[in-house]
Amino acid sequence: MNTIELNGVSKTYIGSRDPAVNDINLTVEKGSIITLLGPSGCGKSTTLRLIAGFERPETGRIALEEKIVSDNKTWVPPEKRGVGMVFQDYALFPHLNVFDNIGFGYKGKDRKNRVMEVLDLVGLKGYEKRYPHELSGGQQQRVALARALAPKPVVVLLDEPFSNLDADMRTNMRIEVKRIIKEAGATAVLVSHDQKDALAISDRIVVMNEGIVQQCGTPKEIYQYPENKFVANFVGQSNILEGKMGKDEQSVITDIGVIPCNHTHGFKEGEEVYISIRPDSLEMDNTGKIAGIIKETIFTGESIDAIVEVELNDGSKKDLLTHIHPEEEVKEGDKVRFKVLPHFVAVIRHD
Ligand SMILES: Nc1ncnc2c1ncn2[C@@H]1O[C@H](COP(=O)(O)OP(=O)(O)OP(=O)(O)O)[C@@H](O)[C@H]1O
Repeated sequence: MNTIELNGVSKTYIGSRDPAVNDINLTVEKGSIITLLGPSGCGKSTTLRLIAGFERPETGRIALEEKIVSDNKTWVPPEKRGVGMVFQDYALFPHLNVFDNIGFGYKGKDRKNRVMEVLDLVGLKGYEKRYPHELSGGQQQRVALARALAPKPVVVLLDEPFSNLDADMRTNMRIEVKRIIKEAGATAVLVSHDQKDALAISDRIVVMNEGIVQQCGTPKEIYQYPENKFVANFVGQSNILEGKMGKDEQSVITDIGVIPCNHTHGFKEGEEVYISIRPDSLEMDNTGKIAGIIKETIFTGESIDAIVEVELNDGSKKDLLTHIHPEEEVKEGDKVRFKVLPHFVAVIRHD
């Protein structure tokens, strides 16, 4: 069953020329976590607000658990949609302790039991008498999540849930938030501009730009087979080259040679395409067909990120980004050779 369905949903704010979201179609399966991922202003918060009922679309239909909550005839207000919300700044009540913050919106007779249950779920048993200012950022986030989950909402919406946390806490909370949502059996929609958040936590990612859904898929699909240049560059890094589909649709002919690829998105021999090669797909190898000179290196610990200048068939030069194994001894000016591994190579429509 789909917990959320958006069909042809568009929203233009008063005074704006362009729509904030434009003809969005989206389905979210029950029990799954999806992330709306995109740069600032792409319409992800607006999409979240439309699902919550804080904004009303001009066109389209929104259904929650197969009940229409918004179309040209129906409007269900936010408080009747059964939606839990975790705000970016958590929005805890400063004058209420943890127990009362979590129990605030919960009117059931079993209030005490339910609050204790979600406290346990978020790992904060024993913290019920503390006030928000006595908690770390990560603990405050757990309280906000517990408050949203307590009434067993149809869906929990999280707006940039990790943006107020430092790097270490952020990595831990990605794992924790995922565990909590899954253990609660909840369906969740997150908003993030951070690809690492999205890749780590989501069952599916919806990449957005300028109010339009660019691609929807599992983290692996999105990373491995981006469908357009925007997705290839926004989710991870990529080298994009022009080319033509080669023989038997198994390769792309480019100015740096014939690049083998497994996943060709149905393009036909001779068609003009782009090819996206992830830095991890360029492997340093003395027998490799691509020759270049190292222009710049950055040691990250996990790899050496190197920019290699290669000469194209027409004599011009192009910089390619590669990840070299951190134990390799390479420096700027070295002549190196590469081969392309096909697993992170995707063919993209030429625009
Ligand atoms: N209340 C509003 N009134 C007018 N325009 C708005 C309003 N809220 C958002 N917009 C505009 O709608 C577009 C989409 O905004 P939205 O907040 O949905 O993007 P976002 O992807 O969530 O961005 P961010 O990551 O910066 O929050 C932007 O151009 C923004 O300026």
